[in-house]
Amino acid sequence: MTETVRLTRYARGGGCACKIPPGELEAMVAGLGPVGGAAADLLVGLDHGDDAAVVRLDERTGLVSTADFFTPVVDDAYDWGRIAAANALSDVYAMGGVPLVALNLLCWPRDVLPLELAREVLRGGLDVTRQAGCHLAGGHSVDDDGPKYGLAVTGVVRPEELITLDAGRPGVPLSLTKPLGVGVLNTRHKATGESFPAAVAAMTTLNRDAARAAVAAGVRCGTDVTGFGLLGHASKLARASRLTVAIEAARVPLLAGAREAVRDGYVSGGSHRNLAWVTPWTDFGRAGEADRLLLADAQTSGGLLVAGELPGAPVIGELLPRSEHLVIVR
Ligand SMILES: Nc1ncnc2c1ncn2[C@@H]1O[C@H](COP(=O)(O)OP(=O)(O)OP(=O)(O)O)[C@@H](O)[C@H]1O
Ligand SMILES: [Mg+2]
Repeated sequence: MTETVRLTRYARGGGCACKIPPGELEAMVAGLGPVGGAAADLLVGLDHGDDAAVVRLDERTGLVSTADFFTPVVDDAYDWGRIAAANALSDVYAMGGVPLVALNLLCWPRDVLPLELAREVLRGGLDVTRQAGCHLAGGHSVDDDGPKYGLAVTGVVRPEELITLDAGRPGVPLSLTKPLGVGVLNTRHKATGESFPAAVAAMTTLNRDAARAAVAAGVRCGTDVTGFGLLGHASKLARASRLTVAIEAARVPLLAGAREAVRDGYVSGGSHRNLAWVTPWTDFGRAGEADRLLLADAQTSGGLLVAGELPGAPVIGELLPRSEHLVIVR
């Protein structure tokens, strides 16, 4: 029975494209935190919408805390579990940290879908968490209308190695560690059932090695590219660092088939919303509609966007002094 279930049928929005859009999220949480504790101990809070919260434990240690869960992006339960776990762990890596312990967050329509399938999802999550060298030590499970899965993750970071959105400096190149296009390929997969193994491989790849390389290269500014797309996350980085981000569209790596998927109309609502959100402050130059949609494509478990150069990762742009536009596409 489990083989015939197409999990993406149970997803209203796929993966990180199911997130509340960036503008609405920011309006919703504005002024709501952080609460309590000694202000000096909170190294990273809600100010810029960073990837995780960081609290100083002592001179040498910051505690990194984050949670992420979403609807199925692929039909295969085990793959979805792996993707959701890699995506949740990514926010710790994006801060320059190392994950220590994770908890499963599971919503499951137990009257509609068999629990054996939920077990496959959890098995995928466990395998990736193990690969990360992180404990998976519990969780929380809720009977819900639609399946959702992810992790709450706690990690550690050396305060002097923290990677944040607001630490950018002008003149520094920007690198991206995974190709774009998983949003449109997942949308195509959901509509047609076609498989895209390269997209699954990208989404299940941990950002652990990218984060290690970034820390080794002395990177202090960066984030992971997820539901708000490259342009959305670049906008947040530019705004927090009070700079302008320039992106060389031709240098941005794409997964095979991504361009065709856009051409054939497999663009999620989330990606259209991302594009609408960044348009007021973006100079698109000569970039046409397809390029714009790809640059705004909502990623799930995307790569790291870092201010600096990393071995094997293409340079896709640079940080400039703040000019009229927050983002420039060249
Ligand atoms: N309900 C909420 N209450 C308070 N803060 C929130 C809430 N939802 C999101 N945030 C904060 O908004 C910011 C952006 O969140 P978002 O989930 O987009 O990024 P993220 O944690 O990097 O996730 P991902 O990289 O998986 O997309 C984060 O700092 C997050 O902590
Ligand atoms: Mg993130």
